[in-house]
Amino acid sequence: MIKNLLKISQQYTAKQMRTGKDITPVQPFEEASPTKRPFSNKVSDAHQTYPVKLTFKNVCMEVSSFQFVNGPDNQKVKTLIKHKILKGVSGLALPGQTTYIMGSSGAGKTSLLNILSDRISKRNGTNIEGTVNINDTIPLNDKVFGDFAAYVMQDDILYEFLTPREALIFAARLKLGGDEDQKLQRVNEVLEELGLISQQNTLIGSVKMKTLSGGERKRVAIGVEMITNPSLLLLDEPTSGLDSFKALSIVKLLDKQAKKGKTVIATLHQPSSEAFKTFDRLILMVDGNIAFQGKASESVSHFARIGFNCPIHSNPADFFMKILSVNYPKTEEDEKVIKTLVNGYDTKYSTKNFVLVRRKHN
Ligand SMILES: Nc1ncnc2c1ncn2[C@@H]1O[C@H](COP(=O)(O)OP(=O)(O)OP(=O)(O)O)[C@@H](O)[C@H]1O
Repeated sequence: MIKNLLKISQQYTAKQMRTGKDITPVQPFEEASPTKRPFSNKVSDAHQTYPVKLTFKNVCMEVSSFQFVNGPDNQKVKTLIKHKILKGVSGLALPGQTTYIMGSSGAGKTSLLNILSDRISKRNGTNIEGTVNINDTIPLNDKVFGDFAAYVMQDDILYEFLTPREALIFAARLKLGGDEDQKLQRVNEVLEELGLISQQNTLIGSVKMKTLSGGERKRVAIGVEMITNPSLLLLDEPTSGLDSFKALSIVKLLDKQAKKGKTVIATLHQPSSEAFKTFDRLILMVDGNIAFQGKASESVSHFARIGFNCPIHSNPADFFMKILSVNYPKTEEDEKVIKTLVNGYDTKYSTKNFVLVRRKHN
């Protein structure tokens, strides 16, 4: 039901897309040209963070697949079914800030993150439209991605018989230029940043041969990608499978990285309220659309203004998941809110951060 009521639009004006308005202005790259790469994976770059503003505009994703559906005489007919996964979403992420993408299962969070990092193959019936740019001028694609960005997958691929130190040395030798001493220095820095010094010589292990904790494994996976000191870090569900305390420590780690000037974008499920407090920007997704985008600290008041009051002492992240769920409403109180909307209240509410438009229920 909420799907019908929430008509989402990405009404960033061209100016908003250009300036990012609510944030500190972003300096352009020194060599901001699509043909001249501003970065390279030299050890010298491992000490420099470049300000990266990422903008995506009108991003659509549609997948087609053949399915057997009931035809005349109840016969199964092979039919091409198209499924719109992302429906023209626009937004931005900024340097020095964390941007978290949340939404119900199947809302399109991972698909969006994969498009932002150019990881989706456009073959096999997948159609992708829209643009993703870095600092307004550089189209982000897999050819430039590795120069300044890194992607941490949800399922860590780590060698169980290596230690965190060895895994990072392996990554440094693979990804960094410079001499061995410089690479080892970078490994030490990352171990220190990740709080892994005391576990650096413990085997990473696996599910069967458990040695490092889930949170420590996740830190190693992040460290392997951080070895190049990426200015843009994208993470798919970095806290999945972790308890709330370990999840919080990962979120704090990401916040620390952002505060060093990096642009951090991550999808997330069920953050604790303490974790939520660290968020700089928030993107809430519903059914391939963006329902909210802006400063996380303004999200609660935004939803209150349009009739969704987050109960006092409750976790805003849980509340958002509830109201954005396709099964909402459930309680009597929820029904009241929905009734107000169905009865034709047509509110246009817009701020510089986001626009969410509800239309009359037809
Ligand atoms: N290549 C594909 N082919 C067909 N369907 C796809 C493809 N990629 C994604 N989907 C579908 O698109 C929808 C969005 O998927 P996506 O993984 O982006 O959601 P999500 O919000 O990350 O969900 P979750 O939180 O459960 O991981 C889902 O219904 C998924 O099954």
